[in-house]
Amino acid sequence: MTYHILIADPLSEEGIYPLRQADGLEITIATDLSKEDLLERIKGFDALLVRSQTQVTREVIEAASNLKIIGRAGVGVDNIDLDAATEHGIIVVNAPDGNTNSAAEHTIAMLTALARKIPQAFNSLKNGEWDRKSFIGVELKNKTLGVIGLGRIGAEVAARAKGQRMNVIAYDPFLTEEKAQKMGIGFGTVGDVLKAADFITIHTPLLKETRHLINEEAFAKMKDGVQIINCARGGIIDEDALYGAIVSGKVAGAALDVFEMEPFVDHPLLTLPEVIATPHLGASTVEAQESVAVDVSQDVVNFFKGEAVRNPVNLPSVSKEVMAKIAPFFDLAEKLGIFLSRMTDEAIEEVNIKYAGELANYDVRALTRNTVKGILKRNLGNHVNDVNAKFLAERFDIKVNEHKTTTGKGFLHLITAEIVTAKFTHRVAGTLLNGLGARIVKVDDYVVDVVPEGHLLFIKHKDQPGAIGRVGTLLAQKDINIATMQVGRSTVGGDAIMMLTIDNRVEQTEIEDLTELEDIYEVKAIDL
Ligand SMILES: NC(=O)C1=CN([C@@H]2O[C@H](COP(=O)(O)OP(=O)(O)OC[C@H]3O[C@@H](n4cnc5c(N)ncnc54)[C@H](O)[C@@H]3O)[C@@H](O)[C@H]2O)C=CC1
Ligand SMILES: O=C(O)C(=O)COP(=O)(O)O
Repeated sequence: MTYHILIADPLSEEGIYPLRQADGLEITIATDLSKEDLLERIKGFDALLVRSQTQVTREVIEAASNLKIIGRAGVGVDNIDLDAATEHGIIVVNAPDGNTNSAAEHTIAMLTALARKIPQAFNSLKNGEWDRKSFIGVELKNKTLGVIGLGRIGAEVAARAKGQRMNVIAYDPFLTEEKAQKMGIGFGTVGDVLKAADFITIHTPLLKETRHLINEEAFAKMKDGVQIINCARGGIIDEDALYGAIVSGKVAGAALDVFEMEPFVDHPLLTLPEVIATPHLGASTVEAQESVAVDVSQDVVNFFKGEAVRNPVNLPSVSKEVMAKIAPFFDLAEKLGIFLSRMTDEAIEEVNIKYAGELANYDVRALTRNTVKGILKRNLGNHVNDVNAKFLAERFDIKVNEHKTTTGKGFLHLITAEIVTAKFTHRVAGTLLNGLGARIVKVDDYVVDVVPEGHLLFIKHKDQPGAIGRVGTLLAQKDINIATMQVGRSTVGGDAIMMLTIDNRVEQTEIEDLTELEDIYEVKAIDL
């Protein structure tokens, strides 16, 4: 099988060596595609790799009928319609660590250049002027740097600013007093930071909540003569408000690497002498480009090898340690879902998944998704996958609940999956037995011991002599060999079940014939 990869923005050739080395991947590099060209060409590709330039809109995703993975060689994924990708079961991965250092260094370069008006002075010199009066700067030492967004890049910037003998104050919803103390910085609300800072640098992602976070109202709270640096995303600062604040003298200078509309070449902000700018170069170093391209390429290779990706954006990421604990249960979790989906033809209203024993100590959301995927597969086939399982369950109004208890009910680990319809509740429980592999150990209220593999028949019947024999005889007549058989009953002469593993798949007519046998209530064929 060959997977086709489209690289639509320039990536480091050294960085894509994991793709070049992998078997079964065919790489096409086509950068600077127009929107129309991308829409036309995307159809044939299984993977799309981009940086910030290519806009991966819903329209692109809808046109991409083979697309399985989008790789963003960088951090910000605001150019990718994540909802559309999730709905279509396309995993999005990024490279969150590879350009942190470069972006932080660029921010510090911009801060210093801004304080000392280096670009303006250089321009003047190039124009044949020797002007030493117009470019009086300010020192950074003892000034306060306000950092909004103290994630990977914000924290690196804060550490470097301290090296410049600056005071740092930060706001981030995840910043605690303890952490701020450890970093030797101050912390407060956005308002506190805006009020206290001589320089303000932004390091949040562009989200609905951060769009125009720095607007007219925010400028009004700032010190007169404040200077602003934005090496995060255009759109976090309202550019019209910034223009007004500079013209009014409120803001003394701005250093911008990113803009609301890129490319950004013809904008009033660029006419202001207080503004210095670079064309989105924060991550443009040899080191960062190689690093982000390696990371994203490796995840694409992992994905097509069926291995876990390291940096999923539209799936919760799971640490290596947790993954090692839960990965052995992936297959069982999905099979419990498939099993349950065959237990009813009614609409499922609720899914409850209970983790008992050691598993309850871990983040098991990936297992829950696998069970839900197994349940939905009956009607959705390959349209459902790990990425969209939860979304599709919500779309079908199926409530999914996860429960945990560390008492193992006699097993080291036990997963019990339950579906609730308007009339019935069905449940199936499974475990992994040391050295023996997966087992289904309970179906509804009946204790069983069945390997979840191949073709199963689940039969409900009356506990009467002859019922089991009649089933065996009919299957023999149809030339269907029984590999294993388990029986269980609630009370003598009451309801009972048979669980059979058979060598071939049974046809619908054979199920109907079985159902017509005396004392047989219900027959379900389950292929795992
Ligand atoms: N100019 C360039 O070339 C580059 C730009 N970037 C941009 O920088 C951004 C930050 O990157 P990282 O530090 O790696 O991401 P990160 O995820 O490590 O940090 C972002 C931080 O922003 C915080 N945050 C979210 N909403 C906030 C709000 N309303 N107010 C304050 N803080 C908020 C988060 O809690 C998080 O700590 C990226 O999303 C990307 O847009 C990243 C790399 C290069
Ligand atoms: O990683 C990010 O978020 C960046 O903004 C870098 O963008 P780029 O890959 O250089 O287009």
